[in-house]
Amino acid sequence: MQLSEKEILEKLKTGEIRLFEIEKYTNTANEATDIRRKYIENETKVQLPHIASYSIDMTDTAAKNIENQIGTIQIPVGVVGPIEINMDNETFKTYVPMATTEGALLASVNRGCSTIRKSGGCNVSILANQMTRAPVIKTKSTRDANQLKQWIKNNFDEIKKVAQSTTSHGKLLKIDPIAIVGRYVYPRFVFDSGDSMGMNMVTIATEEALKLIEKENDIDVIALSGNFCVDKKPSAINMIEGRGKSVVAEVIVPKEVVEKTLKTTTQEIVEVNYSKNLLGSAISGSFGYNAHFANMVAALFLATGQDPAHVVEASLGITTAENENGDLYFSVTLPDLPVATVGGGTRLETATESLNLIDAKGSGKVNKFASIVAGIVLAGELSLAGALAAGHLASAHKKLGR
Ligand SMILES: CC(C)(COP(=O)([O-])OP(=O)([O-])OC[C@H]1O[C@@H](n2cnc3c(N)ncnc32)[C@H](O)[C@@H]1OP(=O)([O-])[O-])[C@@H](O)C(=O)NCCC(=O)NCCSC(=O)C[C@@](C)(O)CC(=O)[O-]
Ligand SMILES: NC(=O)C1=CN([C@@H]2O[C@H](COP(=O)(O)OP(=O)(O)OC[C@H]3O[C@@H](n4cnc5c(N)ncnc54)[C@H](OP(=O)(O)O)[C@@H]3O)[C@@H](O)[C@H]2O)C=CC1
Repeated sequence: MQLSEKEILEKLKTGEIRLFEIEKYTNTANEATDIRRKYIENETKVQLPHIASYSIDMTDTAAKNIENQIGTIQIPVGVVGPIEINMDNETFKTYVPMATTEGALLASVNRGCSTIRKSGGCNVSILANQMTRAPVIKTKSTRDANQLKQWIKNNFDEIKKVAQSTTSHGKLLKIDPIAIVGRYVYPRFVFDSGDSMGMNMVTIATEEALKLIEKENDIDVIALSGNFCVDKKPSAINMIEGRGKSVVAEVIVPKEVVEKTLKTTTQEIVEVNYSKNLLGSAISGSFGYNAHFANMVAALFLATGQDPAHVVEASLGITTAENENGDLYFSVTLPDLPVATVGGGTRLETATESLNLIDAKGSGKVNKFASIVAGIVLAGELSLAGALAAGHLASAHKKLGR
């Protein structure tokens, strides 16, 4: 049933229509969005002209990405690069969009890209594609828990068939590890999620598999996610086993480039990396043995429509620096990079434009995208390590960040 804006606003006021139901009474999701915002403006007496200003079509987002929408936010987006990347089977250069509010970040990453170009590009390897979901199951005793673990192992092929019946792209690779605590069991379902990030895909597939496990065993599924996945929290298991895409990027920077572009020496960068990223992280009990993976990852995730909560996982990882006869060997290892080139927020118009800019939109592109993220993380780590070694961090932020 279609209603006028005035009628909807009145019915919202009386409670006849709930705030999240406006789409039912308008022709388009954009109209619903604007009416909802006007209602909130009226109620709060706060005007939202910038949140009101958007160009994307809200139809898809209302159906798939957000509820109760009132507009969009704007975050400045800039460009760095080109970054030069040598993948196992492809070499390319590309400008890369990054969205942030931190002054000096893009200048720094841009300097890292320049350093990498002058070094002949960086090498990137994709190690794994493993999205996980680990439910928690309660059994009657620890003996039953151990029996369930064996049953799951013995019936992997059948479980795989059932899990994969819900998806044409997801592949169940293994159910491992299977942890036991008292009489609780935590089987970690590990899927290849193709070009999607995969959390919806693997959650739906794992639920289907659990129906079979429940039918054949006297158990109680307590929760579909038992925090052994581990989704959106920093964790040792994700560091060790990997989650999402696991990626490594490396570069050898000639001595002269270190001195001219980074304004320091190889040995000073090696010392900063050892004492800060390795020792400093160790004494603080950090999972991130790096300087600022989160900076590059967050800016890329915002620009390209990745789930921003996954920055907490993608910030895990290790930066290494070695002196190789005066040249600098530098690497970043990202074991836990949940990224996509299809599905989720990648369908937003702005995300699509950003992904098109780097030729990483759609099926068959996720390894390229993960390589670009790793290359950009490498660039940011390299430049910040250089700035710290040269004593330039505070002055750079004084000049560019405030
Ligand atoms: C600011 C720079 C880059 C100056 O660095 P510089 O060496 O004085 O700059 P330059 O003018 O000699 O130019 C060198 C290259 O930098 C780039 N560049 C230079 N300026 C710009 C600019 N305006 N816009 C775009 N690109 C710029 C550009 O690529 C250029 O290469 P070229 O094009 O000549 O081949 C350097 O001092 C720097 O990188 N500082 C570090 C800043 C940084 O990394 N901030 C990151 C955020 S810090 C943070 O959030 C995390 C932290 C620090 O708390 C984590 C922790 O605990 O470690
Ligand atoms: N459900 C949850 O618990 C959680 C959900 N999320 C949210 O989940 C969303 C991401 O989930 P995700 O499953 O990635 O996305 P979508 O739910 O958008 O689904 C992606 C689907 O795209 C299809 N597809 C088409 N082409 C490909 C391809 N080349 N490779 C892989 N899949 C392809 C697959 O369909 P098919 O399976 O039919 O083959 C896949 O399931 C994000 O919005 C995120 O915020 C985040 C954390 C937890």
